[in-house]
Amino acid sequence: MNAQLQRLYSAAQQADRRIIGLMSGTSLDGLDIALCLISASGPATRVKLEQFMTVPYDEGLKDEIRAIFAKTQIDFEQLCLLNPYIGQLHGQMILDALRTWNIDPRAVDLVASHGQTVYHAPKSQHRRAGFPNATLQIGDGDHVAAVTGIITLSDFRQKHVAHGGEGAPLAVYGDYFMLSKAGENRILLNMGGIANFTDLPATEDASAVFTTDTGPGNTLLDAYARRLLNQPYDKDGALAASGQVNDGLLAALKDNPFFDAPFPKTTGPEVFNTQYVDAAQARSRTTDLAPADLMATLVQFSADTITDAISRVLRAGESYVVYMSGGGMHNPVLTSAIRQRLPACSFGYTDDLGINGDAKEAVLFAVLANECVAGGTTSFGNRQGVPSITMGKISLPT
Ligand SMILES: Nc1ncnc2c1ncn2[C@@H]1O[C@H](COP(=O)(O)OP(=O)(O)OP(=O)(O)O)[C@@H](O)[C@H]1O
Ligand SMILES: CC(=O)N[C@H]1[C@@H]2OC[C@@H](O2)[C@@H](O)[C@@H]1O[C@H](C)C(=O)O
Repeated sequence: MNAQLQRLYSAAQQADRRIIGLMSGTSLDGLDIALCLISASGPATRVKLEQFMTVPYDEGLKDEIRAIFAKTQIDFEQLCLLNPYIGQLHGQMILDALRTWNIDPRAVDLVASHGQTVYHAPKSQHRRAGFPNATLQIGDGDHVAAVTGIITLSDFRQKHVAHGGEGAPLAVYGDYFMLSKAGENRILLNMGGIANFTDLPATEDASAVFTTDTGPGNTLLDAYARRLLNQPYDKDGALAASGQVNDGLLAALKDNPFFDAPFPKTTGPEVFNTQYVDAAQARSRTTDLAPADLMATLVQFSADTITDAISRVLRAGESYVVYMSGGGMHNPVLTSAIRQRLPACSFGYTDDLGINGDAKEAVLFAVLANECVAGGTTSFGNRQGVPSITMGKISLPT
């Protein structure tokens, strides 16, 4: 047998596996690296987050990615070059992190690499007859494996599409395995560039759980922080806090069929971007809005669409706890608007459940890799949004 396959076979049979989960999301803020010790699989999965860091992307790298990110017209050579470049870079960032933590790469069984989403196009968005849901992540796993010498699982989203899903959100699998609790209705709200939530009913019924995107989280706030403040984000919502919500613009922003579409659904910065806001400002005759009022309105737009979506799953007479994660949980203007609009819910953070809210998505990919090599027996029912599959393509280092 190929010695690498023997290694993989042994890792699959171990009582626990040390897996590095990687996530670089739509915010392009950096690479999240989560070193996890994972035992068992499926609903019995236990995760210990041993180390976590975010390696920030420098402005040069952000610009290289932005040149092709969420755009219909790009330089194809740029895309071709970035695919191995990001794989190699992520591999090097893993080695640097392991050196910082004083951990030998040979002590790591697997890398689970999300890669960088460069375009996301569910059918509802591209509307081209005959074409399936589509999504593209780059940063090829062979390069991560070759640089680190660690067996790497990558490109998790394609099989979800192959089974009728939109390739996202995948959070439902990790949330159900790690955070479901009998007797407590849990809503796990992640606020990254795009916001999503997982509905985990107190029954722990696998055929009832799902995750859906709700629309923008921070993506518009970041775009306007760059434009108005020349900052990567509106720190602690300071600019938004000094403004007033403009109701006309807010209504124009909410006027999009995505918000009425059934769950689960996905979106991205391909739809929710500065042109989207420009068009809404033109329609609502608010092009001369003061910067602070624009930012306040964009925060309210995220908060309203997040809470409208969550309200759709709340059953009357039942109690719910909303656990927040992702960078948006650090924006007090956003979180207080959300709390205000869901007065019947209790609120907490996934940190309260033992999962660092900044690390949660990177941990998700470690759990998906664990499931691919050592699990795969959980049935979520025969649903397109949550197919009963394992995900991740396997790259051997040599
Ligand atoms: N102190 C803060 N004040 C305001 N916003 C903050 C703060 N800290 C983080 N953020 C927001 O969080 C963002 C990063 O969030 P996160 O890392 O969860 O995004 P991501 O993983 O790229 O997104 P996605 O889940 O869409 O893939 C920043 O760009 C910023 O908008
Ligand atoms: C296509 C893509 O990369 N989508 C991301 C993005 O970031 C948040 C939201 O949009 C979610 O749908 C997804 O990521 C998380 C990790 C998921 O799949 O659950």
